[in-house]
Parts: sequence; C-alpha cells; structure tokens
Amino acid sequence: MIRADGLRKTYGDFPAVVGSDFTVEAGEIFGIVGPNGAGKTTTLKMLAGLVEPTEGTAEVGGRAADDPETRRNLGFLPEESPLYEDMTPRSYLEFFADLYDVPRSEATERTESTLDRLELEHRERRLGDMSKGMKRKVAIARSLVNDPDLLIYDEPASGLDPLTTNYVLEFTRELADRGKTVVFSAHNLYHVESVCDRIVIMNRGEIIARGTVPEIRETYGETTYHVFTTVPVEGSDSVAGADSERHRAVVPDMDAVEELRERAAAAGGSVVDIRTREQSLEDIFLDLARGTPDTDTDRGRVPVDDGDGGAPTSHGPSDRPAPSTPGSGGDRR
Ligand SMILES: Nc1ncnc2c1ncn2[C@@H]1O[C@H](COP(=O)(O)OP(=O)(O)OP(=O)(O)O)[C@@H](O)[C@H]1O
Repeated sequence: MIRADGLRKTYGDFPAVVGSDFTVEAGEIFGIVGPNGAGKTTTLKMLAGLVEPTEGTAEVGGRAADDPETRRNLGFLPEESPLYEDMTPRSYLEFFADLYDVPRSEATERTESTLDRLELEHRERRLGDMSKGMKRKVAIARSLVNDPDLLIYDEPASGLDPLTTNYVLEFTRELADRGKTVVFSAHNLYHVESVCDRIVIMNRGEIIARGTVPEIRETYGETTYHVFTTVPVEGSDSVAGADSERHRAVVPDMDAVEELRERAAAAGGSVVDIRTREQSLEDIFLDLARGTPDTDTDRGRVPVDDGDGGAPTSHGPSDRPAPSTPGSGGDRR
C-alpha cells in the first residue's frame, strides 16, 4: 500500500528526515514513534504528499504520494487542526464533504455514524465552544468524510484525557478492521503498543528500530531473572517473604540462575522463586535514543535492524514466571 524509499527531507542544512525506508501493508496500523523533533510529522507529510522529499520517493498504492488521485483517497489529520470556530460540527463536516463532492445524504449518514461512534454530543454547538477532545473527534470525522482507504493521523490522541484517548485508539482499530490503512505518529509508546501492528521508532531524523512490539523487545530489550533463595548468596539482598526472610539476586541468564541454585544448595538452602523482569518499551526506547549520535547539522545513521516488522505492546516492566528449571521449586508467579 505505502512504500517509502530513501525518504529524506532537509530544511536548509538541517536534515529533518534522514533516508527512511519502510512499507505499510493495506489494512495495517503502522505507528511512527519518537520524541519531539524526531521527524515524525515531516515523514507523515511526505507520505501525504504535503511536503516534497529532498530525496527518495513515497508511493501509495503504486502512485506518487502527491498524485491528486492519491490525495483524494487520503484522510489526513494534522497534529493541530484549527476548526472554523463559528461552525457547528454538522455544518463543518458538510462543508468538507462538499469540497470532496460527496453527495449530501451520503455525507450526512457517514458523519453522523462516525460522530455516534465517537460519542460526540452537542452537534449543534459552536466549534469554538467545544472542548479539545470534542474538537479532535470532529477533526477525525472530517478525515473520514470522503471515505478514504488511507488515514494518516499526526498524534491523534495528543492532549486528550485517558477516556477520549481510549475512544480514539479503539476507533483507529475499528477503521483498520474495516479495511482501512492507518499510519499514525505518537510520543506515547502506550498508544502505539495497544493498537499498532508494526512500528518504527525515529530519533533525530532516522529510524533506529522497527518491528512488532514483541520483535522490538526481543531484539533490543533485556530480560533479567530475579532469583529468591532461603539463604544469602553472593550479590543477594534481603527481602521480606510471606512467612520468612528471603534473599534476592538479580542475574542475566538461566546459566547464572543454575549457578545460584547450586550455591544456595551448598549453603543448605534452596531457590524458592524465580521471576523474569522484562525491560519496558519506554526503557528500550530511551536506551535506543541515547545511543543515537546528535550531530544536528549532520545527523549520522546508526545501525538499524532491517527486518520490516510491526508494533509495540506493553508500557511497563512486567513480572512473569521464568521457564521451569529442575529443582528450582517454589511458587512461581
Ligand atoms: N518547515 C520547517 N523548516 C525548518 N525546520 C523544520 C520545518 N519543519 C520541521 N523542521 C524541523 O525538523 C525537525 C523534525 O520536525 P518534525 O515536526 O518532523 O518532528 P516531530 O517528530 O513531528 O516532532 P513533534 O513530536 O515535536 O511534533 C525538527 O527539528 C523541526 O524543527
């Protein structure tokens, strides 16, 4: 559906986007994540045909991104979308439907059902008197007036409360389930991990990681093992157990777990519990971002996993049971 090939955008000497390559399949939700200034908006605008790349190409469904036919089949939601304050949601959406030559009855049916789904009340209220969340819902409805196959949303949930954010993200998933392709940007990793099929992480103009969230975790994340013993072992600290004192050591792999088990046995004790702790996506992201050189006028490339993967999953560290080891015993949680 979308093919970005060596996309680069330079403003003067400043490289806002440094040679991005990726594809997005039809019906996919594809997330572009990164901190302020990473190049997300510039990338989205190149995909939407609104900014001309300095180098490289963006194609949508085999056509150039700036082809008028491509633009007709696109719904673009800018990060900031000023609405005509004196209009009501209905008159505003009808106005845009007219611009796209959508027959009035069809436009009314489509926008009403979108606003129903987004639970937008007060449809006769002035847009200027609406809350930020209500305005965002209207802007989302506007992106759908022409029933496009491709939706490009810049920070769709930016500044929204958790409930409205949830509506918007669930709605994004529904759009993809109805066969639409959605590309969106976000700062918040939780947003992308909850809905995206695949993501790219951008920093300082370049893609520094890509894949599904599980793939990114597996490639870039670290798992540590927290081993709980009945006796102190080298490197352990004391923790309160349910009935008695326990000792906890943190080790990087299962060989080290096995060593601990032997040491505990030699000291007359045993291992009673092992938990794995996965690095949060946020921590992985911060580690990746810290590893990217900041040369501002000459943003260098860093090695990137070339697997064209997918989406993020969780937003915090998680404890889960470690794989079973002979004799490790205990109540694994
Ligand atoms: N028209 C422009 N002229 C000059 N520099 C620009 C222009 N547009 C963007 N930039 C610069 O390019 C870099 C990338 O900007 P971009 O808006 O794409 O980042 P972003 O990841 O979307 O950031 P944010 O999350 O803050 O919106 C920034 O350093 C920005 O200042």
